[in-house]
Amino acid sequence: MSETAEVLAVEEAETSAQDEASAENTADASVPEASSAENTANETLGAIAIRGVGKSFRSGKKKAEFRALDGIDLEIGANEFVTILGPSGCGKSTLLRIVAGLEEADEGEVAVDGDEVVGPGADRGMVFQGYTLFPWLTVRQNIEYGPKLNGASILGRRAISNRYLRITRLEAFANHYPKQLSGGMKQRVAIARALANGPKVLLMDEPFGALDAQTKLEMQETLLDVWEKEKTTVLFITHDIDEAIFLSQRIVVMGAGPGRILREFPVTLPAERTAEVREHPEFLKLRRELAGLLKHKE
Ligand SMILES: Nc1ncnc2c1ncn2[C@@H]1O[C@H](COP(=O)(O)OP(=O)(O)OP(=O)(O)O)[C@@H](O)[C@H]1O
Repeated sequence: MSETAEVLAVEEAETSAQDEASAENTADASVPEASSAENTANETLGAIAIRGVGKSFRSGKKKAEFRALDGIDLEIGANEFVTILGPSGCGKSTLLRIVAGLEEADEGEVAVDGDEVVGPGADRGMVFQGYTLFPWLTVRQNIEYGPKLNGASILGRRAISNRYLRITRLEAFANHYPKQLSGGMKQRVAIARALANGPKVLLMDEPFGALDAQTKLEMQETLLDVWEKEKTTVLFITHDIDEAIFLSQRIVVMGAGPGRILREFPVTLPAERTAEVREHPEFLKLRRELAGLLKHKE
């Protein structure tokens, strides 16, 4: 899908640049924020069921078959924050892309709240490592882009962007263009843009992988704040053990050859994840266990 959708997105953005400019000028900046109930997932929504998912790729001159995923079973509850951790090439991104509907499984099925995933949908928002913002749109216009495509009125869009600019602490940058932003800020916009469509599920593929250490920590705290406010289910991919422990309620470790689930770890740290949590005995114990498991898999 993504190519077609991207082309459509580009065309739409280009033809509507003038609309956007007039919206920018005419909309009242004091428009109230959209309420959480209007624009975000319901607290009881966003359960993901992954059952018996398998995927093979054929590549090279001989079109040799490569088994990327095998027998993946994973149930994720509504509002749960689950992280997938695993060595490079174990199929994490492939699994996420299948949940997103960007890739088709060869076997098995994925459902969100009982509805089988057959392609991309507004119920699932995605944030990738690479910055995927429209460079010709301002921060506010990037955030309002999805709601605009979905027919939201100027005032409705403005209410949505106000809410997500505030939640992601970008209010002062509403009229900036992506090239004027740091990497962390760009990822804030990407998160705000994904949330503006009111997804039940946020799918995040190493979103902070390219950020410096300090910005990464700040973004982790922002994400937990957003998750707390929005009550979306989050399925997050990372290579970073500390990031996985800090963010998650549950960590799923995958192994390669073929890609499969090795073990799951509940994270029983306090719900409020402050910086001190990183020194908690449970955090250190889990880090040792995960490092030990992954050491033999890298
Ligand atoms: N379209 C494709 N065609 C052929 N092989 C592919 C394709 N997509 C993924 N693969 C292979 O499937 C395996 C899993 O890839 P995937 O990107 O899902 O792994 P990953 O765990 O996300 O890795 P990383 O952590 O390095 O991003 C890899 O060996 C990759 O080369």
